[in-house]
Amino acid sequence: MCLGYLSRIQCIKQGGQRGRGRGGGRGPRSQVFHSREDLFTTNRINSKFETYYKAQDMIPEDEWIDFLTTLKEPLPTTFRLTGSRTTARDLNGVIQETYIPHLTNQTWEGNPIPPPTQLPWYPDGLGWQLKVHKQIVRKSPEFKKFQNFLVYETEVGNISRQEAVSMIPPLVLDVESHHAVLDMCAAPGSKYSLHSCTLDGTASGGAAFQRRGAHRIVIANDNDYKRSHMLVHQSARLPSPNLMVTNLDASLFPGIRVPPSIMPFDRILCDVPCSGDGTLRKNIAIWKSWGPQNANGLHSLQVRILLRAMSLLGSNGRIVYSTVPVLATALNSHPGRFVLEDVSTRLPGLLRRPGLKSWKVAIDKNITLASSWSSYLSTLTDPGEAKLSRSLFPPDNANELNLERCMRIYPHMQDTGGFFVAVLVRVKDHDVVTRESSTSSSLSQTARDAEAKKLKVGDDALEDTLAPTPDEELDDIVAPAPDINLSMGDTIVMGEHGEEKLATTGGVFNETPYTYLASGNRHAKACLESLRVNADFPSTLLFVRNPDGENITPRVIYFSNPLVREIVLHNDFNKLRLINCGVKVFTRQDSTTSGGNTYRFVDDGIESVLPYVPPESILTAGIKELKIMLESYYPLSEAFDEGFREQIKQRAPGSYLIRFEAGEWEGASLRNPLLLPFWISSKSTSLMTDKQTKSALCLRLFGEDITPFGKENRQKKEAMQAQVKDIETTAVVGDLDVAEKLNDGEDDLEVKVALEGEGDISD
Ligand SMILES: C[S@@+](CC[C@H](N)C(=O)[O-])C[C@H]1O[C@@H](n2cnc3c(N)ncnc32)[C@H](O)[C@@H]1O
Repeated sequence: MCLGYLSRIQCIKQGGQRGRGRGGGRGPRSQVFHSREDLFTTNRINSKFETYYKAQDMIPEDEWIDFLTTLKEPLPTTFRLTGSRTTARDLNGVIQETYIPHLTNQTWEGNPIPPPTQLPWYPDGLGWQLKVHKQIVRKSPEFKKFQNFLVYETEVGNISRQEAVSMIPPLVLDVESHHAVLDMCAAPGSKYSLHSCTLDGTASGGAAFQRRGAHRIVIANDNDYKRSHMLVHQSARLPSPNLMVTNLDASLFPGIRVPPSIMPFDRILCDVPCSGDGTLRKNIAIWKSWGPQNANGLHSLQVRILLRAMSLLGSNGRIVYSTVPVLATALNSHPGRFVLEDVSTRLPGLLRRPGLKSWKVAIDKNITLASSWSSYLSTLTDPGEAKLSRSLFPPDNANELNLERCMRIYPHMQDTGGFFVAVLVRVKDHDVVTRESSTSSSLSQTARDAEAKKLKVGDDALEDTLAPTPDEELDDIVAPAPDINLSMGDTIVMGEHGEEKLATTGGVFNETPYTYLASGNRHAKACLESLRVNADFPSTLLFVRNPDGENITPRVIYFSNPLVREIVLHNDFNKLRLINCGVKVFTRQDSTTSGGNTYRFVDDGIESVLPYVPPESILTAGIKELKIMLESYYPLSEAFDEGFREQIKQRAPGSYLIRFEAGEWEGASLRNPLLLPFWISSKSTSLMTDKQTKSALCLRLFGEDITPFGKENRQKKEAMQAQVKDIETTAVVGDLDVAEKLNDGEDDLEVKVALEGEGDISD
């Protein structure tokens, strides 16, 4: 994405003085530079970058110093509460009532430490920012405690660390609970978690889900195989029967067959790969490597991804996208079919500027700038030699495209990264007013020839957008995407008559198959009967990950919604490069005391099976029992009070669910009921959820990790700290700061359990 950054020359002239500027520069920065020298002794300098952005005239003169200074400062930590709405509100309450009072009026070496604050524009106050340096967080006991809480809640999917501006696209995508959503470039998945929350809401389970959830779906796609597995990890934090993860080139995303037709999407997010200019505060390496060719090189791919999104979108559907030149090209390629929505009043409290109607393109490595295609061509002796795409430049009809309806956000405006957001709405089919693209038709044949020569194989879609678009062809352009199933490495090329065809095949895809179980399948039957699940459970929505649902006894049984099932059954999962879908609901339990139970309930799938679980399979308990179950892996029945012991006694050994009712006990408070899988053995019991979930629960309820694992960890840390003290008092090992080293080791531990997404909460 292109921003408008301050020139270094300008900064030197003004002696590094920081102006507050019109952007507002809200609140104290994470770090303040005191002198001009400070700015240039950092490695955050790139004169070409500054020359380029200075020439764009995007930032008012009196804001430039503030702007450049902000760019060179680290970003504040920002996070949002995810999970279901109830969980998010609960956690917000915990932050506000349990943590904030202890984080207010704190000082470090005599200076006040600002407490976390809510992002003023984030709905329901669920977005937060923390402007405290990592070193202080480590050393202040109260902040350290808060950080631990964040790390554990992040690991279980209730908190997502995300740059503030990255939270915007899903908020303006307006996903509703019945929508089919495609996130085209989704990894590592920080935004995708937001759509999935919206889809799941609080009532995704069972019969209600059967009625209302049949057509909801989120497909998270990324063409990078490793990164697509990050999406699987993310989806494990927010398990849902409506999710699918694919690993395709978004510009070639195939039409998905759902008989009798191809499925149109209601919402598409195009968070395309970009030069990363907006992430300079986070990715220091960009300062060194920045060059205009980075953005220009990605242009063709960005255009193709957006065009693909436009053809996959249903009537009245919505695309959220970034990057200006791409947008103008795409709008012109579908005249009258898409409009830019005015988002100037969305997210009140968010400072933003309207989109630009003109910009300059760097036409060589020396940052020679051209403000139009014709001025670029005039620099060439032969227009046929043009290497840049026409569509990088502002189109002649830029004034007609309402580009001012987009939003630009600069880092100094509210201490964030830089961002650009555009919302494209596909006009309802009957409202379409067609007109010929003035840009396209105004291209001279020479220019078009030059463009065609420059485009390589694979850029054909872009070439297509540059051609005039006669009205009769419009339907083809926005008709449902051609149903071409692709493999990794496949490339689409245009045939002689403009038809799409596969150029190559290749790429290995080694995922195990998805096999839906037939009605009456013996494994499904045995599993459901042993768990006393009601007979009306929709067992044909169960699937296994092996090629044979009947002869191989599955270790794990998964569940999806009907739409996911339709997609899997009617599309080749290999060609769709389907990495993951649905949710685990039952796993095999080989226990001698299971009382005939061959399977057990799984935490991830509780919401999906709950409506079919009879009341006698659900025990009820309170915080007191929960504490006992967290303190020990296998508490004996005797550890509980009479009432709960009786509930255990009445049941045969095996798998159950347990509902912890909301309430208070000895200062701990459970704000909403909590449902977890539970196991009864002949003498002992066990809460069947993972270590991270238990630790996060402990911190939320009791302020410390009281699990055996947590206790072990604490003892290890204490031993480490004692070791540090010993070393500090007895020896200095060369230049090595041993204490710091050990602290880093401790952070590594946290990093392991923290988010891989945009960084970890301990950054
Ligand atoms: C800006 S990041 C997306 C960040 C993501 N939306 C999030 O919020 O976490 C761009 C992503 O696009 C992916 N990508 C690059 N080229 C792609 C292509 N042709 N098709 C699909 N994804 C692509 C990259 O692997 C990268 O993960």
